Formats: sequence, structure tokens, C-alpha cells
Amino acid sequence: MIAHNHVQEIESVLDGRTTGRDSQVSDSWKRCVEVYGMDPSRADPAHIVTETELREHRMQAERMIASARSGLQSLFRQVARQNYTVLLTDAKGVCVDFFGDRNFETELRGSGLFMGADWSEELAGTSAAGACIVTGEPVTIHQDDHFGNAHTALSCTAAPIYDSMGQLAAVLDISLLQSPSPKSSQNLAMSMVTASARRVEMANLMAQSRREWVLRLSASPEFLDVDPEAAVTLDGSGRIIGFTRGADKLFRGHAPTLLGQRIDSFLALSVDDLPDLMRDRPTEDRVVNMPDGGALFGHAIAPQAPRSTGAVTRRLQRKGGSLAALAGPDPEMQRLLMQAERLATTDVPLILSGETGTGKMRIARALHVATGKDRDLITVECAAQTPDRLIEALGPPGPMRATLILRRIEELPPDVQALLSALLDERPGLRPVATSCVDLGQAVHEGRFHKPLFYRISGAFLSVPPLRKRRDLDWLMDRLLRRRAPDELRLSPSARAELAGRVWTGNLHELERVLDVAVTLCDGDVIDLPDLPVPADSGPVAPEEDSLEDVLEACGWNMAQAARRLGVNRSTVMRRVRRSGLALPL
Ligand SMILES: Nc1ncnc2c1ncn2[C@@H]1O[C@H](COP(=O)(O)OP(=O)(O)OP(=O)(O)O)[C@@H](O)[C@H]1O
Repeated sequence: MIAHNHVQEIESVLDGRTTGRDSQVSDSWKRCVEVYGMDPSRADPAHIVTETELREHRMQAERMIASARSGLQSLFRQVARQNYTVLLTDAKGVCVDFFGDRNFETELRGSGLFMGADWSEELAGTSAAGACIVTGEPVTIHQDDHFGNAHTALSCTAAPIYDSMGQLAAVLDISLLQSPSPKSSQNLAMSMVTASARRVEMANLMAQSRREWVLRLSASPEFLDVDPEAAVTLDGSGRIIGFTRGADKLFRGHAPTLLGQRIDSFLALSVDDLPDLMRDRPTEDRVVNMPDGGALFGHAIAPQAPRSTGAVTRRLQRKGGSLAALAGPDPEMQRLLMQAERLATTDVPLILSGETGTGKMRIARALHVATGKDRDLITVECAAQTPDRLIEALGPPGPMRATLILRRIEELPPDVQALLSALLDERPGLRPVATSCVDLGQAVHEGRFHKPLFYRISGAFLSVPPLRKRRDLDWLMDRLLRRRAPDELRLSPSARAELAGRVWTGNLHELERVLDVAVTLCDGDVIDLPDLPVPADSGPVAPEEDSLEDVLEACGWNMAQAARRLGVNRSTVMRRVRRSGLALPL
């Protein structure tokens, strides 16, 4: 008399006794009686909605069905031999997609493991899909865990699928008509169904986020690109506008809801760092630090440009990570970035030249993102190249279109220079964007650089200014500081003035290191002079080619700062200004 015992057990649970059932099961039993007024002794058959109702449910869940389809198919391929049926229900519990063995159609339909079956708890009693909808958690409802006698042969395991706004949108369920007795026999089913639900959420988020940045995260580098655990969609200012359940769990506790939160409140990174986390860099290098000292691996996917052209495209390109976001109020950088943005959408080869650490690679990557075309990105570190490695990096000749970033092209070994020229000729779909710390024209002139290669990669030349000539140093300091420290931490006026007077031979690299040290040494929320490390290059003298006017311009005509940069005292600067006939700006 299993059925009788079942009813008795439900009554015991209602009386407050424990019978060894999982709390998810006993809680659901209580709801069935106390909330829905169900009778455990009745064996209600499965409820199947009408054709018209099913069409309506499917129409409303259309997007989720499309996102989930291939996940369902691959899950079914894995479990079909063990006679599992795979169901997708909508958030109301109605089965809107189904994979099962058609040879058992009658049995499946009779048990409700079929299209159109309604597994909502208030109608079907305790079931995996029904309990999952109520609790929002994965659950196995095994045999007589089911409330109604009609389903006590089944073993069902379900996991919730959340949409990118954190709302429960569907339930993925795998069920057996007959199953081995111990509930633990379904542990593997539980892992498979939760992993599949996670992949469906990811597919759904990706499908909805084509026009935005997506950041995918994983604790292990091996799974980052193939099966990440969490993902967020970010708008141009770095605010979260979509997330998967994995991200919710990862960041939960730090904020009541993820929507609208800035990503830098959870991770030590801003939207402008996203190009550094794109796939062209080795996975191990794409580390994202968390404020609690932990770290994850990140994979950023850039917004795909819409097919339309003109103003709309440009407006979208200006979103996060784009070229325009790389400089503050510095006229030269702004002019350069505007030119880069115009050139981005062409196939013109490009050389970005400038001192080390001026941000050439950063611009090159942002330029690739702004191409707005469906091209791959290949990055080649020229210093380490051998002929074999280069051939492998560029891939076989063919129709492939890609941006080819050649970092520090001047360091390409001489025997590889001619080869690169030939490889580019065979691969017209590659658009070279080279960075260089030297004057390549001069290097050709002196016989240090292969002439045909120079002409092969020369199109437009953009010269990135050194930090000491930029007028947006304050903007850069604040921006880099925000990335390293909470909003309250700031530079004292004297620390700012001291930094403004430095020559910055290491450019942004050096500025980053200085701020790293200052943030570490600073005790309160103001970085002051004692927190600043001494300049890496102790001779505070601007290079000779910088004219007095250049130095004064960069220092905003602040004589004290200019004096520090030039390594002389203030009165000497004044004397030189008078002697050279320079007029102070009004
Ligand atoms: N606009 C920017 N805002 C904030 N950080 C930046 C910006 N541009 C560059 N950086 C940071 O400055 C550092 C140096 O940048 P990058 O590697 O692009 O310079 P580079 O000129 O290519 O250097 P090298 O010549 O040594 O290869 C990097 O850590 C980069 O993330």
C-alpha cells in the first residue's frame, strides 16, 4: 500500500513531523494542501493545455525557446540513451518545448512529459518544474516526492532559467518515466541540468546584447572562452544592464540588485579596460581582480556595429571602450582620436608611433573595435617573432578579414621583416596596424628596416604624444586613480602639482606604477607628497627636442612646473622666456 503510506506521510509532514524528505519536498507538500487546497489521495491525471493555449504560451516564450533550443538538443543527445525526456517549461509551468523518444509517446503524454503539459504547482502538485518555479532553485522530485499519486513513478530534475534582468523566465527539466530507486541516482542529472540552464542563460544574454559590451567571467582560465560561469552586459558608462544568474550569485551580497550598478563596484576594472580583455590576449593574462583579493578570468566581447551607417554608427561607436573615451581635454589627442575614428572604418594600413607607454596599443585595440566590421583581431608581438611563429599567427592565405596589430614593429628581427611583407601580399584581408617607438622612415633610411615592408604597412601615420605634452594629465590621473581605489581617495593639491611637474619618460606605464605605489602607501583618503615614489628617471629634464614653448604649453604656463621639468629654477625659466621673446598667453 505505497499509495496509502504516501498519503499518511504527507499528513505527518502537515502535522509538523519530519520524515526524512528534503525541505524542498515537504515545503511543497504543505503548499499543496494549505495554499492550493489539494487532496493527496486523489490521482489527478496530467493536465495538458489546448492547442490554442499552447500556441499562445509558445509565442510569449518565443525568444527563450530560440535561445534554449540548441542547449536542449545537446542535453537530449547526452541523456537520451538513459531514457530521459527533456522539457522546457515557461515561467507558468507549461511545457513549450520537448525532446523525448517518440516510441513512448502514449506513456509520455499520459505522464505529462509532453508538449503542453501544465506543471504549475497549484495544478499538478509537487513536481520538479512546479517547485522550481516557486522557489527559483534547482530541485529533484523523485518518485513519491511527487504530491499526487499519478506521478509517483517519475523522477524529475529541474533548474530555473533566468532572463538577463534577473526574472525567472523558464525551467529546464529532465525526467524519467521509470528510475532506479535511490534519489542519489539523479545527482548527475542535477549537474547536467544546472549546467545546461547556465548555458541557455548565457546564450539568451548574448542574443540580447549584440549592441553592448559583454563581460564573461570564469574562475578557471580553461573554461573562460568555452563555458564561462557568469556574464554581465554593460552600457557605455560601465553600468550593468543585463546579467546571468551566475553573475547574480557572484556579486550578490554586494548590492540588492545588479541592474544599474557600476562594474567597478564589483571588480577592479572599468569599461575602458574591456578591450584589454578581448580574445586576442592569452587567457591567463586576462585576470580581473575582485575587491576581496580574489581574482577571476575575464573575456570581453565588443558591441557589434549595426548594419546602418553614418551618424548612428558613429554614435554607437562612441560608446564604452571606443576611441573617444581614451583622452580628456587634450587638443592633440582629441584630434588624433578623431582621425583614428575616421580611419577605423577603412582598410587603410596604419602606423601608430610614439614613445614607450604612450598608449599606442590601447588605441590600436580601440580602433579595431571601432572598425564596426565583423573582423577578427590578430596581435603579433614583433620582438619575439620567428618565421614559423609568424606564419602560424597569420594563418593560411584565404578570404579571412582581420585587423593585424603588429606591436613594436621596429623590433621584428631582420630575417622576419621580408617574410612579413610577403605574407601580407598573400593575405589582402589583413589590415596592418603597427605600433612603433622609433621613426620608421629614418630606420629605413639608415638601412635598419626593410623598405618594402615599410611601404606595405604605411598608410596613415598617427603620432601619439608623450605624457609630458598632454594637457589632460589631471583627467588621466583621476581616471587611473578611480580604477585603483574607491571614489573617496584623491590627490592632495601638492601631490598633483608634484606629478604635474614630472617628465614621465615612461609615460602612462610610469604614471600607472606611481599611482599603484601611492595608493598602497597612502593611509587615509588623501594621497600626499610622502606617498609618492621618487621619479623613475631622476634627471627631471625634458628631452632636448621639446622646445621651451612645448614645455610651457604642457604645464599650462605654470612657471614652477616648467622649471621642475626643465631641471632649472623658476627665475631661469622667466629669463629664458624673456630672452626668447615668448609672450605669456592672455
Ligand atoms: N587612455 C588611457 N587611459 C587609461 N590608461 C591607458 C590609456 N592608454 C593607455 N593606458 C594604459 O597605459 C599603459 C600603456 O599603454 P600601451 O601598452 O597601450 O602603451 P604603448 O604605447 O603601446 O606601450 P609600448 O610602446 O611600451 O608597447 C597600459 O597599461 C594601458 O592600459
